[in-house]
Amino acid sequence: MRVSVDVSNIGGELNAPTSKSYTHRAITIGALSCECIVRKPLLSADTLATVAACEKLGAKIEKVNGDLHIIGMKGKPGVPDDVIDVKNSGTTLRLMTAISSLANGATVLTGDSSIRGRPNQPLLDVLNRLNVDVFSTRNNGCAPIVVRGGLKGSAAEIDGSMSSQFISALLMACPLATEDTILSIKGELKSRPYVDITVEMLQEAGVKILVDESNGIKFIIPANQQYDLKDYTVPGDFSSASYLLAAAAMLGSCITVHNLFPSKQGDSEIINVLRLMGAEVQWDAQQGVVTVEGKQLKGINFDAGATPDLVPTVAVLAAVADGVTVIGNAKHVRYKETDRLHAMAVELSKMGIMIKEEPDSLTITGGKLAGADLHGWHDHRIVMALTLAAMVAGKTTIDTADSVSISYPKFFEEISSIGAKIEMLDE
Ligand SMILES: O=C(O)C1=C[C@@H](OP(=O)(O)O)[C@@H](O)[C@H](O)C1
Ligand SMILES: C=C(OP(=O)(O)O)C(=O)O
Repeated sequence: MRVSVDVSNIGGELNAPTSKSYTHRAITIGALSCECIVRKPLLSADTLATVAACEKLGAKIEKVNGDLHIIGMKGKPGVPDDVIDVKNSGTTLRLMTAISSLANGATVLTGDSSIRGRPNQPLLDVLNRLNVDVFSTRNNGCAPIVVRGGLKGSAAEIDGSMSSQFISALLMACPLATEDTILSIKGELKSRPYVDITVEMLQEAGVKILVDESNGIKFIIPANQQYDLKDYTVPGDFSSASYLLAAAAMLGSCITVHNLFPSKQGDSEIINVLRLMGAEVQWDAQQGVVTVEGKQLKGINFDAGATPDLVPTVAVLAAVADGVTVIGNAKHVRYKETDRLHAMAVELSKMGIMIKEEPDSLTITGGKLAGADLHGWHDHRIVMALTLAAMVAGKTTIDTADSVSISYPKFFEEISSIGAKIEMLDE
């Protein structure tokens, strides 16, 4: 689907959609528990992939008035009667690869072309170390992946630089292993806040995980535990809200976004980023209300190590800011739905912005955005970020715009409701 976007001014109030990351975990942990209600889940293409995968492994999940009522597997996933298709969801693939190692039989996991090009070898290596018979069918670490069960637990080490999802996946499965696991992190643990969310939610379910940071980072995971998540309400999503907040900052408009309470989400960092760039941002954390008033922005240095999903948003903010912005420590941003460093460099160059792409960084010199026919790279975050740039530049089209269904199905409807000039061009 293509959209056309014209110069826009926005104003008013919106509610942030609920968190994709928290929803994935609530469904998965609920499905490993006995019985659970997940309230206000994000129902998007990615989280519905997790619902479908958990059902394949034996959970019963029903949508009731917008909530999810789950009859769980009580820690014992079954052997699916068919291949698990995670569609476009990397989180679903990683979590389910680890969870299916608890089943007494073979599980095949696949996904769309993007998923079948994303790396998983560090996770497969550790699962093999933990007695799991698991391999990728093309022997390249990518899906399709075959998991033949056998998770025991042991001491293992994993590189933390590529994806925190490998660690989250192991934290999800190892408490159900038959022997204790000690997982040591080699190098920097990128996207660390997502692991914090995983630990937080497992502890909500009564699962014990000891985090030892006395000498590097180690996760000590006792075996033979039980999951007991009964009732969980999903918080608002700062990654999705970042597009709404940044739009106001870029357009010199004022917007208020509700349902944004403090949580372990690293992408709440967007508030500090906007302040550092010169926007006026009020956050009533108690009420969960963020108000942004746009001012002339200035370039900053942004370390993307903990917050990879903010990179497209920060890149378009940088495009309209005075001076230079360096987005650094960002190599892991290349392993998402697409190589987001390259995608943003190509598309912002089409809009007349000077942008230098290096292995783990983007250097962006703010300037005058020109309208263009842009490619969305079938990546929801590229499409949503480019929409903001287009609202400044005007006379812009963006293709693969349907990919917003991955994390924010109502993005175009909601941003149009506060003034964005957007027209759907074709299906
Ligand atoms: O665990 C999660 O929910 C996520 C972890 C991050 O991936 P990496 O850990 O691979 O950076 C992030 O990009 C993704 O959108 C969601
Ligand atoms: C990369 C993302 O998610 P996933 O890794 O689950 O595909 C994302 O939402 O930007």
